[in-house]
Amino acid sequence: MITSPSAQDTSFGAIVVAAGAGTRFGAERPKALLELAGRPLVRHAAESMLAAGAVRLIVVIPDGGADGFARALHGLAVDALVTGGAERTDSVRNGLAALAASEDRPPIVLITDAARPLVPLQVTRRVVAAVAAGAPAVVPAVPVTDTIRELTGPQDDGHGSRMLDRSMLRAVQTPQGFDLETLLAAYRRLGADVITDDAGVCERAGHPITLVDGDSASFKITHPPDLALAEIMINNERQVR
Ligand SMILES: Nc1ccn([C@@H]2O[C@H](COP(=O)(O)OP(=O)(O)OP(=O)(O)O)[C@@H](O)[C@H]2O)c(=O)n1
Ligand SMILES: C[C@](O)(CO)[C@H](O)COP(=O)(O)O
Repeated sequence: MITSPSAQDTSFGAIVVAAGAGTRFGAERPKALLELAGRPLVRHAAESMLAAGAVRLIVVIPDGGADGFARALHGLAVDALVTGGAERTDSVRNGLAALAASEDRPPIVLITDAARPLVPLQVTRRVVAAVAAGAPAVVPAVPVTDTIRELTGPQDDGHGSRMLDRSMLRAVQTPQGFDLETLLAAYRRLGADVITDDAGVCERAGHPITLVDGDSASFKITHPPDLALAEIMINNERQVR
């Protein structure tokens, strides 16, 4: 039987997934090692999890990347560097195995992208609080600002798409929070299928997904202009402090 953590139990472990190739960005080194305000993206993400109070921290890195990532994370309380896999789900699975094997494993796990370096502390706190209150799977999300069309058939016949009701759409961010045992079981059920986020893995296993407010600052560094924007944001923040 799966039990949810008690409302008082907010002890959580965190997994930072940083093993992606960064193909869309097109960098010559792993995207998670690119610098933002003088610090690698993966370090920003790891620091944000520690600042929020993570009691365990696992970082999932590309095969062969141990030296570079150890340097990038130097001095931080990282419990393990784990090699990732071809898909994000493979990387999360490896991170979960390391967390599950750790001593006194925490009841809650947060999974966050190294590619989201500017997650505000309040977002992480909202996610942890919702899981601690009993939600098995919690996702920060924001309203979408573009009008979205869904492809329904071949685009060249002029009838291959339809407009969606934007007021009902949300863009999903990380960190996503889970009851650890629930997520472990959901990943065991997933098999070799690939799903783009961990909430999707839980949903596939039949669990409800709870949305909390995300933040526009938590955007993902996917293409080069995203990194330029993050640099501007972090500099502006320094000027107002
Ligand atoms: N096999 C993978 C794929 C992705 N990720 C991580 O998942 C997060 C979200 O993925 P994304 O930003 O899209 O990164 P990439 O997969 O590296 O980008 P691309 O799809 O352009 O190659 C990133 O922090 C990335 O490092 C991972 O750990 N392992
Ligand atoms: C997990 C995620 O960041 C939520 O928006 C997203 O699904 C990652 O997808 P990607 O294709 O790896 O960018």
